Amino acid sequence: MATGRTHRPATRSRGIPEATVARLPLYLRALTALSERSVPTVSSEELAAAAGVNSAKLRKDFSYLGSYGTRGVGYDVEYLVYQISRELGLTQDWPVVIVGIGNLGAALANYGGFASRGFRVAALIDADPAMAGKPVAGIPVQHTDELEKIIKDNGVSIGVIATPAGAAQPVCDRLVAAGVTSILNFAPTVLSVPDGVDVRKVDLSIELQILAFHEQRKAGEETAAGTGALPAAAPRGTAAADDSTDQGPDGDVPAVMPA
Ligand SMILES: NC(=O)c1ccc[n+]([C@@H]2O[C@H](COP(=O)([O-])OP(=O)(O)OC[C@H]3O[C@@H](n4cnc5c(N)ncnc54)[C@H](O)[C@@H]3O)[C@@H](O)[C@H]2O)c1
Repeated sequence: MATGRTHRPATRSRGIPEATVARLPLYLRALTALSERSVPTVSSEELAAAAGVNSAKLRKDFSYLGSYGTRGVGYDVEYLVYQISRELGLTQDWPVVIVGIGNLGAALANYGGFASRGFRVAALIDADPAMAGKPVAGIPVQHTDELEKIIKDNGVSIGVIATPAGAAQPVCDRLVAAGVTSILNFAPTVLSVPDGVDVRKVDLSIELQILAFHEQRKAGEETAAGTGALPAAAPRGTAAADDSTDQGPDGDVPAVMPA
């Protein structure tokens, strides 16, 4: 994948591989649902199915956390929620700014799921002077002239870019110069960042294109089955295919990718 991102080692602190880090939010989402239903323990198979990951991979991932579960009992749900949250840095509050408050930025600002996961929307920023002061999701939009001050005053380290593609790199540069070290980019462009800055890119159209590929392949298999011919591509889930699931570009990782 083309990337403007700083190359980083495949492992993070305490030797947890990046691929494992990318799956931790999937486990956390499944565990949170269990916790909300007051389920006390869960087996690796049940949790793997709920997270859309294979259970051997899950056990390996949890071994990096030092969590091995209890034979015949499984994993303690509450403790795992705590452990994964701590590993992901979610036990602390992360102020986030969203830049570009159009259709997407406003939808993100209105999304309640950030706050419940420890991400507080500290400010909404837009270049359109007509938007300044207008409340979106109860937060007044601030003009981009204020960007540096907002970042500094709120101690913001995570910025979300929801501007048109052409504005994304200059916005990114300003965020980084102001002290932001993690960027979630929704604009369809590859961002260049200096060492020490992480960029994650979300592109729903790429996800749809991947689904279109699978739809096309399924249609090919059906045609082949009808004619008795061999399918053009190996069916998913066979030894010829990888062990990826339908959840993301890298297999069972969230639909978000390094820029
Ligand atoms: N990743 C995805 O899955 C996905 C989905 C939808 C849209 N998008 C992308 O998200 C971006 C926003 O889409 P939208 O539909 O909300 O667009 P929009 O036109 O409704 O909103 C863009 C906003 O950005 C503001 N803006 C422009 N230049 C700016 C700058 N330099 N600094 C700050 N704000 C600036 C505009 O004033 C506007 O309010 C686009 O790049 C679009 O392609 C991505």
